Amino acid sequence: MTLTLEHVVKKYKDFTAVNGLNFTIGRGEIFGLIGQNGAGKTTTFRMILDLQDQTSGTITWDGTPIKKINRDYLGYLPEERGIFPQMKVEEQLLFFGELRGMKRDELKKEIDFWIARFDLEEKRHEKAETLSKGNQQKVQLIASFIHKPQFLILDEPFSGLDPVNRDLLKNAILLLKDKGVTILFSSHQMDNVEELCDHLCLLKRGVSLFSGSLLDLKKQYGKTKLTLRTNVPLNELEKLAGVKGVKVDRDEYVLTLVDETFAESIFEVVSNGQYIEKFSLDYLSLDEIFKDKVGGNVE
Ligand SMILES: Nc1ncnc2c1ncn2[C@@H]1O[C@H](COP(=O)(O)OP(=O)(O)OP(=O)(O)O)[C@@H](O)[C@H]1O
Repeated sequence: MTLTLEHVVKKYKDFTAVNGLNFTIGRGEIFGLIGQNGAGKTTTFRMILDLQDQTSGTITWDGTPIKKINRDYLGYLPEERGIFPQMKVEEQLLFFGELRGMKRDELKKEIDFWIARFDLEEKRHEKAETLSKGNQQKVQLIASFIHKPQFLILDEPFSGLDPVNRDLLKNAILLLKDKGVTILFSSHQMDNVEELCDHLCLLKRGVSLFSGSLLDLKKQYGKTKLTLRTNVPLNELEKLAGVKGVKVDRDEYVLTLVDETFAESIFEVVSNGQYIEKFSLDYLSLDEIFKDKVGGNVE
């Protein structure tokens, strides 16, 4: 399913939470919605799912308005975490799957598969309330897609997960993508977005600062980050042509270049015809781009 937002606006009385949002998410894509707290991510998700109305603009699925879409095609992990505390893990997943119209045999196979993938086998017959927060979140995650939706929205799915569980979730998202599921998610952790997303939208106070492919965003800045290890002193590096700034990061220097064409002449100077241990010209990380575009800290 292709999702298209055109000029979407959401106002709460005088306050504009989402202001003229436009983007398209193609089938099988992983799309990241990023922005600081209060940027309008959850509001956008809720409008896409028709849990609240937009003030103006249109949201369509394959050209059809959401109100006419079979809800079983959609999956949603809301920001508020919650499962039935007294229900056992397996019962919980059976409940959610059957609620969304899954046949029991197929549902059981899916549950077996995802319980194993998320390393929850030992917790299968435990009541949800006895699980750690991270494990409860994994159960809720599985519940959001156990019915095999075509389009899955995950609001901050990585928050509260340890690095091992974060990897399990990343792999699960990639597996769902392989199965053709379209995934839209938000995250404050830019490395997750960078590793997973094909496309993204960067929101600031309800306004889109960028919407498109990650590579196109990176190309806006170019390969202007040069990391190197050299004996050339800091004050000489600062004076080289094309160097905007130099930061020291442990035993390395990180240079910000005017543009990537200066890298070659810098290489000549710092290597001086000798072996050089590190000289790496890169795009800025998404985290650096985000901080530059949005300003301040992400959290
Ligand atoms: N029901 C409401 N009434 C009034 N204002 C609201 C309402 N819901 C959300 N807002 C405001 O709209 C803005 C966007 O909120 P939203 O929850 O979409 O942000 P978010 O990007 O999901 O933030 P976070 O990262 O903190 O979850 C915020 O300023 C919020 O206070």
